[in-house]
Amino acid sequence: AQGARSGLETTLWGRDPEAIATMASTGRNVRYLADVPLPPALHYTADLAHAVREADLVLIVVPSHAFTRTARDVAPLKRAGVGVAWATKGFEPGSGRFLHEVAQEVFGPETPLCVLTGPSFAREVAQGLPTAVTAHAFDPQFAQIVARALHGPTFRVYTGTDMIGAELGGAMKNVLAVATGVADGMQLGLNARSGLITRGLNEMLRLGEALGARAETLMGLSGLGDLVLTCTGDLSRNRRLGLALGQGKTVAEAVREIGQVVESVQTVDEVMRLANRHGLDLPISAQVQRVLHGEITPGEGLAWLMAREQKPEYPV
Ligand SMILES: NC(=O)C1=CN([C@@H]2O[C@H](COP(=O)(O)OP(=O)(O)OC[C@H]3O[C@@H](n4cnc5c(N)ncnc54)[C@H](OP(=O)(O)O)[C@@H]3O)[C@@H](O)[C@H]2O)C=CC1
Ligand SMILES: O=C(CO)COP(=O)(O)O
Repeated sequence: AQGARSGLETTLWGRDPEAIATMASTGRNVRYLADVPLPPALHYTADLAHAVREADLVLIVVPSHAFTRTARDVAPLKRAGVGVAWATKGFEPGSGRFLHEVAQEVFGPETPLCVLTGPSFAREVAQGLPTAVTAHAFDPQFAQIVARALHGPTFRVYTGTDMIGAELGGAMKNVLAVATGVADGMQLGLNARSGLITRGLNEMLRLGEALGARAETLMGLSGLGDLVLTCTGDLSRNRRLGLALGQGKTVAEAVREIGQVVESVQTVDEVMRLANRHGLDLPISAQVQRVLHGEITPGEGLAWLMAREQKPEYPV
């Protein structure tokens, strides 16, 4: 929809023909954002080939567990040389691969690839509220093409070439939002929230260093920016999962009530897989994993974090 708002001829594909038909007839996304009108110029289709065949640019926005399948469906349909961008946040479940690694394999080395990420609740973007995000691509020219396509008066798109950092920030902030949500759900106060955000950022930076991310990226919109938004904004589904757990609900109950993708549930396993592979101790992410797997209660996770040995904030 942001493409249509920026004046591009844009076709929206969705897997549910009924939902697509309703959007076409009402001009609204009745299921998720019923009160926000969609741009009049947007076209709709439930036929992926129809959406992709003539496209000059493809933007994939599905949950991470559906990314590989969707990319494989798109690959034979799009014209050669047409670039692919995505706003999905997370890893390929089960393998821990970055989505750009999946995309490189599925689309081949000749296809320009770009991740669009940053602090951007969909509802606020749809309402036209001011938003700043990043477009990272190994090829700076393609990052520029994606940024120009989506940039507009209320939507600033900054470019970069650090796909690892951009994707890591977007994935890890979802896990860390569960931790701050839990603390807020347990009414542990604002000090706890800030402590968790800052030590969470430290986990992001340490894993980022091991994986080859640039620290600036993680200190920018796609790292710290999205971390702060998701840890503090109640529009976040990952934060709301944490809030519900902190209030004593089960993971299954909370996810059912949220009714949309809650990326942290799968992302946490992939974050810990990467951390273990690199021999890193990420205490907050590790406790989120144990809580999400039902191995410990949020209270036990917190007690464990507070009981850790005293140490320097940064190793000297
Ligand atoms: N919402 C937000 O504020 C933001 C979300 N993101 C990221 O974008 C991604 C999508 O999030 P969001 O749009 O909110 O998630 P939703 O849960 O709303 O799902 C998005 C769309 O993907 C469709 N979908 C789900 N599973 C499949 C599948 N197996 N094959 C094809 N389509 C599928 C859904 O269809 P159906 O309705 O039929 O289930 C829905 O239309 C996530 O990775 C999220 O982290 C990034 C920035 C902001
Ligand atoms: O990524 C988001 C905002 O940038 C949306 O966060 P949630 O997936 O937690 O709702």
